[in-house]
Amino acid sequence: MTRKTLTQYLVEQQRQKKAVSAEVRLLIETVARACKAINHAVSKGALGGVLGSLETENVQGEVQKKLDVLSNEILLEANEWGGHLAAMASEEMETIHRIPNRYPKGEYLLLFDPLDGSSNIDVNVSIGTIFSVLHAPHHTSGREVEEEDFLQPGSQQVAAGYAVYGPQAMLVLTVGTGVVSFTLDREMGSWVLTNEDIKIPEQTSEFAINMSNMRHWEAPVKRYIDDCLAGKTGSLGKDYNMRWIASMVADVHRILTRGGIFMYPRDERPSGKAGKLRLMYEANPMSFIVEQAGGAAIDGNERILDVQPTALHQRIGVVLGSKEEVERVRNYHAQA
Ligand SMILES: O=P(O)(O)OC[C@H]1O[C@](O)(COP(=O)(O)O)[C@@H](O)[C@@H]1O
Ligand SMILES: [Mg+2]
Ligand SMILES: [Mg+2]
Repeated sequence: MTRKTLTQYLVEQQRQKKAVSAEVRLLIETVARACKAINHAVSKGALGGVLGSLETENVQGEVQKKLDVLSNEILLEANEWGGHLAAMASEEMETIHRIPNRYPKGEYLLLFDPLDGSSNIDVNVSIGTIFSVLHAPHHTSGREVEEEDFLQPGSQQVAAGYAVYGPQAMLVLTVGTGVVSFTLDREMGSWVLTNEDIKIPEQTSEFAINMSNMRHWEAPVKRYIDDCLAGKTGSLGKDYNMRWIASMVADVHRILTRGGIFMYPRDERPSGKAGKLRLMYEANPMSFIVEQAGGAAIDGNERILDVQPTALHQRIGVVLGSKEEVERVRNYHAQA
């Protein structure tokens, strides 16, 4: 079997398909290298002293785990000198991180959730890193990059991907020409292409949602899950299975592998937060990947990739996965 590495795949996308620039290729390679380093730290666990929490909270008011902070530092450091970046934004940082001496020249913006699935770190369940690449709109104007430059709808993404640190470390990527995945060859230290064209089955009978939030859900979500639970005897006429890993990367990875619907809906909690997941670091990159794999992603009513962000750390309801099922949830919202 001929093995294609990430670099070979990206060179092909650059030269033959003109899907990425040389700069984006280098940027993705740098992020992928950082993911290898994060995977290394994750796999050491207690032996590397990386488990447990810190006393700090991030901008979202969540207690930071040691690995949240370490992964953030690995990504910042790797990208500080490589690539053509103007600035980075992270779930773990209050404001943007400009690349010293690079702005206003840098052409791209990088956003990431350095460690997704934080509650699973200490229990040895799959976790991951999610990233998104945007053009830097300030680039041609010669001014300094600002936070507002990041506030672009997800449809503007140049590339998006995630790494999942599980029994195998995998990197899933889209540059807008479909979705591919790479498996980390730990001996060689390279990401090897293992799926060239990921497609999400249009139909499914598997849903993923945190049922403990049921009392807060909006009526259309409640109706949909009730229908799934009714199984063969209900209006959907088939039995459904349920999975909830509580790491978005791992849940989405399962959906890319065998289909399904993933929901972290906005709800009616008094906190007034529009869901739990973050638009810029989680919802947008995952929606880009899911759509490129033939699936769909909405916030309940609207296509997530069309949402105009208003804040860097904005939250949003997320319903994504197999097209027919996402469409059903959209219809339930429309009928409500
Ligand atoms: O613990 P809950 O409420 O089920 O939430 C799980 C969700 O929270 C997240 O862990 C949020 O991501 P972070 O770990 O990056 O904060 C998602 O990966 C996951 O889908
Ligand atoms: Mg996350
Ligand atoms: Mg995180």
